[in-house]
Amino acid sequence: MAKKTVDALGAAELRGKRALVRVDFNVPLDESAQITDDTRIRAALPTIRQLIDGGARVILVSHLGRPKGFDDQLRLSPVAKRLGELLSKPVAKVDDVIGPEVEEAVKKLQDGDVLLLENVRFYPEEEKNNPEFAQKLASLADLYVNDAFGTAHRAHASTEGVARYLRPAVAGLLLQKELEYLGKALESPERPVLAIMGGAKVSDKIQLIQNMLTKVDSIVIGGAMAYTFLKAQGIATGASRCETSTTKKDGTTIDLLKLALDLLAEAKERGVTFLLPVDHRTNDKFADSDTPNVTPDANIPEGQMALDIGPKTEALYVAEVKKARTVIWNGPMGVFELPGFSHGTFAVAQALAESDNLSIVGGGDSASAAEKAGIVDQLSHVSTGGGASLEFLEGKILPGVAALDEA
Ligand SMILES: Nc1ncnc2c1ncn2[C@@H]1O[C@H](COP(=O)(O)OP(=O)(O)O)[C@@H](O)[C@H]1O
Ligand SMILES: O=C(OP(=O)(O)O)[C@H](O)COP(=O)(O)O
Ligand SMILES: [Mg+2]
Repeated sequence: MAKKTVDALGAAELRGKRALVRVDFNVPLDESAQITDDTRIRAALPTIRQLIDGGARVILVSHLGRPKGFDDQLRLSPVAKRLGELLSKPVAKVDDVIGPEVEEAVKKLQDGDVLLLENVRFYPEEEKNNPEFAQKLASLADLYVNDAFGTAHRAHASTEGVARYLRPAVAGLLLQKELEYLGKALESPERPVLAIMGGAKVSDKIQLIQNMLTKVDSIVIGGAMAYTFLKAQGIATGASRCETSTTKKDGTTIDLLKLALDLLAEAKERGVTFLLPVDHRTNDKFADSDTPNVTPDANIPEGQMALDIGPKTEALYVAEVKKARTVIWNGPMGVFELPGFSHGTFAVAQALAESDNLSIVGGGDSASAAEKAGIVDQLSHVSTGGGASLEFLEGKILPGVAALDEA
């Protein structure tokens, strides 16, 4: 990677200096806002420790979820607590991102102290990459470190804009490790290459498939993304979560059903195997069940919500995993957080663990699923980024990386 990293910063550049560090602490939470998986917090520890050891004053900034304004459910206080436990040292937390309270807390920092700011997405200026907001963030510190690989595909104020106003701007150790691993592993991957896609961020990730079709031999789709493809072909999706359109930043609308049909046609033309669920596990509401209904075919009955792939689909997808030499997986096959609907995700995870292929699992929730399945040690790489790893693998330049100083 041709970007400068924290390793290049010597004692003079660190001791007593305020380091603004963008991390991705967008961790999965349960209904009572408890952290269910701390993979992303643990992944940021090497950079934070290196800065502490160097005598820097560490100011951490992250988003959590997709809040619309200030939201008590999405405060970063539980993250500060967990980080303090992992570092075995207190982590101060402020309830804002910019402004007098934050400036006061920064002034109080001693060398080696750690401060966590509030959820940066409480400010709409963050996602708009507002220059004044980025400048205010920059004014808090003497140097900038980006270690948020999972958010490096977003050109937001704390990932991209801030680097325009704050130098040095360097990569953290996690960001560096992810780019190095993913870059090397997928330079000339052993074929066949399989991409497994699922999860809930349908409108974001369906737009990456077109590029993916030029790189992989097969694609299997699970999670909520599957229902967009099924509906596009006239298959009933019942009460399932099904995205049919999305609005771009410039205000234009994308018809996802049309996109789905175009993608299916292009896959056929290119000879890329494209598998969709042929059955589902369902419930009449978004809730767990000891005895999920199983549909006889791909149609989802009226009033039923598909929450996992069905047993026939599971077998098909497991077979596909066993055929592949390289597998890239982003997005759970179902709502694996609910035990009754975790079967599809865990079956695919198990197949990956048992195969001797190169296996890369990416994404905050997919990493959590791999952890829950107990297979992390049997994978080649667990990436902290889902969308970010997919965009990187497509050859896109990640804005959060582009903004950093050259080595
Ligand atoms: N059929 C489904 N309906 C609704 N949500 C789903 C479905 N299948 C998976 N999900 C949800 O998708 C979420 C993860 O999506 P996403 O953030 O895109 O993945 P990742 O974090 O791995 O990149 C999980 O919380 C899971 O519950
Ligand atoms: O969780 C994330 O991505 P992922 O779900 O694709 O792994 C990142 O924190 C980015 O979050 P965003 O997709 O709301 O910008
Ligand atoms: Mg996620």
